[in-house]
Amino acid sequence: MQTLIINIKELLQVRENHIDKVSGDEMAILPTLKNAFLLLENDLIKDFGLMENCPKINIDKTIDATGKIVLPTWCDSHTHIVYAGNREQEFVDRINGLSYEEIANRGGGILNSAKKLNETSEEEIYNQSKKRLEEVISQGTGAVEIKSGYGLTVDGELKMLRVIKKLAKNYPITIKSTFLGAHAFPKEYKENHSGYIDLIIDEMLPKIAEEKLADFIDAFLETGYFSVEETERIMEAGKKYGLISKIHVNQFTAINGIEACVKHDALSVDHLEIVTDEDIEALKNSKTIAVALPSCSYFISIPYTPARKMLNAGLPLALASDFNPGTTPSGNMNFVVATACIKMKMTPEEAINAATINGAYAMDISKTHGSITKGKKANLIITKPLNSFYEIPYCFGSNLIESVIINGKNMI
Ligand SMILES: N=CN[C@@H](CCC(=O)O)C(=O)O
Ligand SMILES: [Zn+2]
Repeated sequence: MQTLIINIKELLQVRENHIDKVSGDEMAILPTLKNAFLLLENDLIKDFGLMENCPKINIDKTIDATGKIVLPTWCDSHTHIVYAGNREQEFVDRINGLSYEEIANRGGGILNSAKKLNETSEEEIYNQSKKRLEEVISQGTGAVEIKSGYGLTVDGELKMLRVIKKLAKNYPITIKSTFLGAHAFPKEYKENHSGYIDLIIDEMLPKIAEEKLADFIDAFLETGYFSVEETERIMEAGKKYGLISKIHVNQFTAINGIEACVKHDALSVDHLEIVTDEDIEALKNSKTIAVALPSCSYFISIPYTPARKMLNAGLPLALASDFNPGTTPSGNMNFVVATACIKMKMTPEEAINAATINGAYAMDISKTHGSITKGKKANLIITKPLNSFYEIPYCFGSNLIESVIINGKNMI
């Protein structure tokens, strides 16, 4: 099956040769082709170029994209899409003056979601989660990472990871699964941290490995959650099962966690609302990418990741949604890109690089996703007619997407 998209006003993120990510000043460059064509064959990108070189062949399907922008779908490398119920009461509590920390200390927060998840059947969790997955696909996401971490019991964590596996089987988008047993200490382990970490290492991990339920391992490295040493135990244990780390770190405090993550070859360090000069030094010349989550900063009113400082230091940066019931009840990557421009002072070129090729790197899928490159997945956003691609972040509240193509097939 071949599909030819013609008269594309501007085709974004065109990369002739494979790159795995872009860093520092390179992020300001978003290669594009104006008045372009794009040829898809089955689920892959077969060819692209200027309209004057458009192949004159018999084609199964032609799409006329006059006036429209075409770009790779968003690669959302950090979500918690699988959860039960929601936490709108905590939202109102925050409006009335309580902080995220105060709510968590009262038994709300992650433990509130864990209670709900353990009381909900696997089927019901699947049904609630698939609606969110369908929503983000319609908003242009073509690859997504989903974490466990609201089980915090052997059964609860396995239940979440099985739901993620079922979503990956039933939906055409690429889904990467991350084991986040170390998201918070359950109440009964509050004074026995090593006991809970033993449970993660000795009981959860072997079962997860046996059923092949995870690609990555995560922990919430933060004051009041998992210490540097505790997170190091988790990262080392994951590595024994072939699980590379992607770590929540520096959301509220900087406690030298980033250096430890780099030392343990983490693929990504995520959040980084609070970043020191030492953290930036630790990331330089490493393979670890920083992932910023601006919708989380927006929703719970915490600082934004200092993108300019990090890009000026030559670092790569990815953008992700953090879709979860507590700090970010939205997986809309268009809003993420717009908020990165408006609040983090990233240019549209930088933000689109961060949400496509760098997002793919943060899921270890940049060989197949994140750019318009021959042989990569035919995962595309076609916009409504626009003046320029700057409108994508500029019109931050509008839905500018006309269609989403995943594996060469129209989803909307
Ligand atoms: N910070 C840790 N985890 C989630 C929030 C968890 C929750 O509040 O449910 C995050 O990435 O923001
Ligand atoms: Zn998160």
